[in-house]
Amino acid sequence: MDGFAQEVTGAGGDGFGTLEDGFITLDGLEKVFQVRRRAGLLRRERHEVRAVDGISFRVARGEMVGYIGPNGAGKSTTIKMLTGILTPSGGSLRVAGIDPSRERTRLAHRIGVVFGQRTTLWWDLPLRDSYRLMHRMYRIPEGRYRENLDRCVELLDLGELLDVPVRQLSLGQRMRGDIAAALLHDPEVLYLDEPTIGLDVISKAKVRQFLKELNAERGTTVLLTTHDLTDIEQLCRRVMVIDHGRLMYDGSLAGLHEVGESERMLVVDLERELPPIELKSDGSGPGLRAVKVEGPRQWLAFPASASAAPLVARIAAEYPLMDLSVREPDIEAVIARMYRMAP
Ligand SMILES: Nc1ncnc2c1ncn2[C@@H]1O[C@H](COP(=O)(O)OP(=O)(O)OP(=O)(O)O)[C@@H](O)[C@H]1O
Repeated sequence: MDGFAQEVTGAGGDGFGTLEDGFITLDGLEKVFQVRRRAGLLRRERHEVRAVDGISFRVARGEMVGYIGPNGAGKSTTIKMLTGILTPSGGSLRVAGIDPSRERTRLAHRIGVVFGQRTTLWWDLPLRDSYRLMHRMYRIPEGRYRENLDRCVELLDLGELLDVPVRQLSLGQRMRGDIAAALLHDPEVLYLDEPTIGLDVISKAKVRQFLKELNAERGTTVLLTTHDLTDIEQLCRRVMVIDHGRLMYDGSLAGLHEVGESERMLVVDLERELPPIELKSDGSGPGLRAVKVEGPRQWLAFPASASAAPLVARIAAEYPLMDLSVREPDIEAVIARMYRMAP
């Protein structure tokens, strides 16, 4: 597996995060948990879990990087070390020149954190009151607080929600509220752990658009953990894949798809039932192949590194197309293929 890690790490990632431009810097970072496991009726055995097993990377100021991997890969443990909540068992770590676990409070003023599955807001308070509390906790100067709040309210569409208690907000509304809360103190780094989990299509689009603008206008460095490859596709030029606590890949999303030879799926609804659509690869792009047909609906696979637009244009020109959607491969499938392709 070591050879494989060396082989794939950095594929397609030339020029990303060099030593000089490390704003977030990890060198051989490790986290080992000691757990006790039942080994019989009365006996308990000590057991080590190497949640993060020697990870090194650099993220430059202003980069937006996806940090992905299957369940239990070590993503949250890495993020917890980056915020100073957990102390590493080995290796070294710097965020904006600060050692997170030694100077957690100082670092807190420079970073923002959003956990999709938990809220940092006060459940019974209206959003506005949660924000006032943060204003005081972080000692944000009045002018800067006003300016940041107004901007978040406008871009995240929070105007109507400010006086609603958090417990009454929908998941998408609460998520937007949480993102605003993480940004009131103008952090230079934002960690997002599954920020679009459980959101509907419109809320996802709003959150993604906001993050894009934040990164472009303020140069905020963003580390994004997600199971949704569309988040990565729309937001990150660079993606890192971890598995079993190790960095498996560091490069572009297209490069990852190439390494894993992964496929995306076009799901098309035709006006009527027809034989499977087969488009041969031509000079302008790749071909696609039908993998399933159910009445007028067809599932058509094509290389994930290719653009869907020319294929859609060809189908629309040659077939009675009613509707279509594109499905991304899931992360687990891409990683499983990477393993299969390992020498
Ligand atoms: N406090 C802890 N004590 C013991 N083991 C832990 C602890 N926290 C995490 N682990 C273990 O460390 C490994 C990595 O967990 P982690 O939560 O970092 O994974 P993850 O990539 O964030 O997964 P998910 O996508 O499911 O959130 C897992 O095997 C997990 O069981």
